[in-house]
Amino acid sequence: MKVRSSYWHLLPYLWPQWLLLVRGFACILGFVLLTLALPYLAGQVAFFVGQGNVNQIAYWLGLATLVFLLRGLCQYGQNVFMIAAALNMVLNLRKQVYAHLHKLGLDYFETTQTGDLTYRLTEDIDRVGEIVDKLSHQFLSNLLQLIVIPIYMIYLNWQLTLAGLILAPLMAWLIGAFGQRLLVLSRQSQNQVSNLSALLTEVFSGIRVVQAFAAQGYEVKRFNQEAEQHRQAKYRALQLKSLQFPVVGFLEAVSIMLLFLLGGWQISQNQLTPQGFISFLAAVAILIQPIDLLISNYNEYKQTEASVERIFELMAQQPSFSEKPNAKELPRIAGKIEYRHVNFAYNPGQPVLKDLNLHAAPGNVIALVGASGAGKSTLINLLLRFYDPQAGEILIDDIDIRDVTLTSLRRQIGIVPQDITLFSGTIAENIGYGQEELDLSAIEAAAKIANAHSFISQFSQGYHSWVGERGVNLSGGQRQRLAIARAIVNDPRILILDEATSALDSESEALVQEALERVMQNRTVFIIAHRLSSVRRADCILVLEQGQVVEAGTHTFLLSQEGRYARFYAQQFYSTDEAESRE
Ligand SMILES: Nc1ncnc2c1ncn2[C@@H]1O[C@H](COP(=O)(O)OP(=O)(O)OP(=O)(O)O)[C@@H](O)[C@H]1O
Repeated sequence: MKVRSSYWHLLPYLWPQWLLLVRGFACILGFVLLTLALPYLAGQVAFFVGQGNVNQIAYWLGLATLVFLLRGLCQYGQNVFMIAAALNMVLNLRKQVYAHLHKLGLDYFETTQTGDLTYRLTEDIDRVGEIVDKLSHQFLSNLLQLIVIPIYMIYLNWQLTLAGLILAPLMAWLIGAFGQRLLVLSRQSQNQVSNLSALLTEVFSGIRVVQAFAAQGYEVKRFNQEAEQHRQAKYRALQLKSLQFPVVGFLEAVSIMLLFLLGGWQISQNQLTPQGFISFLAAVAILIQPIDLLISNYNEYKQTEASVERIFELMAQQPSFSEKPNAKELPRIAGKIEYRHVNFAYNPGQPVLKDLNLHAAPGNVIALVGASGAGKSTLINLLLRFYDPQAGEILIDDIDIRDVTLTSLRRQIGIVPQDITLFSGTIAENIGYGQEELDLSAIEAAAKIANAHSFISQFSQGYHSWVGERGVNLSGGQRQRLAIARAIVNDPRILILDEATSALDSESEALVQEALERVMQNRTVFIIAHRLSSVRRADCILVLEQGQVVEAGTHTFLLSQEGRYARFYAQQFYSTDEAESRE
């Protein structure tokens, strides 16, 4: 079965640029026609130079100047229109691929390398723009020449034309075969660059760990190996390209020798004059440049096909689940949450949550405790609908969360994650993250509740201070308070606190705790608990073990049961408890 070239996927993105393309093609046509006029003008000038007719020479030179000017204008037009069309197409493609990626679930990003995605969205798309620009520039003018010149050659001498073109099918086959192989090698080379980019993103974002483990040497070695593989892949592609031109050049030379043989014979038979033979050879010489240009265009076309494939691989990714077509907006909620017989597995046959039931009334604080891997984060992931359970249902205010839009669901859940991500931008933008129009009064109010207002006010630019690279330095406690402010800025009824395990100094800890106490008021709160104070004040503690709730109740109740919680508490919190009571 013939596989359709992946370039066809570009048509819908190129089509809206038709007006620019038409203008570009009109300029190309003008350029080619004006170029064809030049030999005629040169002939006229040469003729009057021979006669010494200065007036006529001046007249024809004036005309030639006009032609050069117009031709230059057409050249400028063809470049500018084609570049504009290619860049618009690239912009549209890039926007749509990026928007499409945001439709994909967390599962996709958890299994994809960030650097690879970055490379596809930047380098690969740029390459596509360049080839579209190049092909639209050169293709038509070369094609026109390839049509017109052979017609002229047939008019001059059809037997010689036939002899000259006898090796053309072999050449075309060779060019095609080289192109196919080049596509394979380019794909390998592109994948290698992507791997390099992925490695760099990973290492630089984890540079603290790299340095803490004194693993610079190890990372340099890993990079060198990847870089070497990239060199090899690139070398193979370039080696093939280097072979292509001598091979095709040899066939061209053989064709010309055949012409000499046949031409010489025709001259000996008085079927051709030497002048006629020279004219024919001149036409062949003119034809060689467009042929060579088309070969190199074709090579680039094949090389870039790998990039086109890599881009449309992203577009072909389907979200593992999506909103129902008739999904409704979740109305402002009170905060009642129910899990009914929920079963979930990330991978088939490896259940993570098993027949899980839970009920939280509005305003309840639920602490989730359990050993690492028990399923605490997974339970939260399902509430945010990062994943859907395979069986059972999750209800908020008696509404199945699968019946509502993801945005309206997630906007009503605030989250303070364990690893706090601050984006490049101002403090206000970070607190009001996701707001299209920043609501500065809400941001300031949230910062006050989160005990962040006073330290923000001490920065010279206050809420407009820059965070991220080259921005203000924030301590761990300050970052946590910003994260708390961000979680509550939209006043969500449900709050998720994934407690940080790393300890803060006691003053910072007290400020964070105070902020948390405040934001938990009147909200349904899930705490993935690592601190004693959180579990103690919870209305209900759920002890998870291998994806099941094995005990539930208040701190005192569960301690009195002397069951798993009591044991867990002794192991997990006892030392903290001792330390706290000693203070
Ligand atoms: N994205 C994922 N893909 C596959 N398996 C996963 C994924 N995330 C978690 N798991 C697995 O699911 C199980 C429950 O993980 P989960 O993160 O919910 O536990 P947890 O109780 O939150 O642990 P911790 O306290 O260490 O964060 C673990 O066995 C874990 O390996």
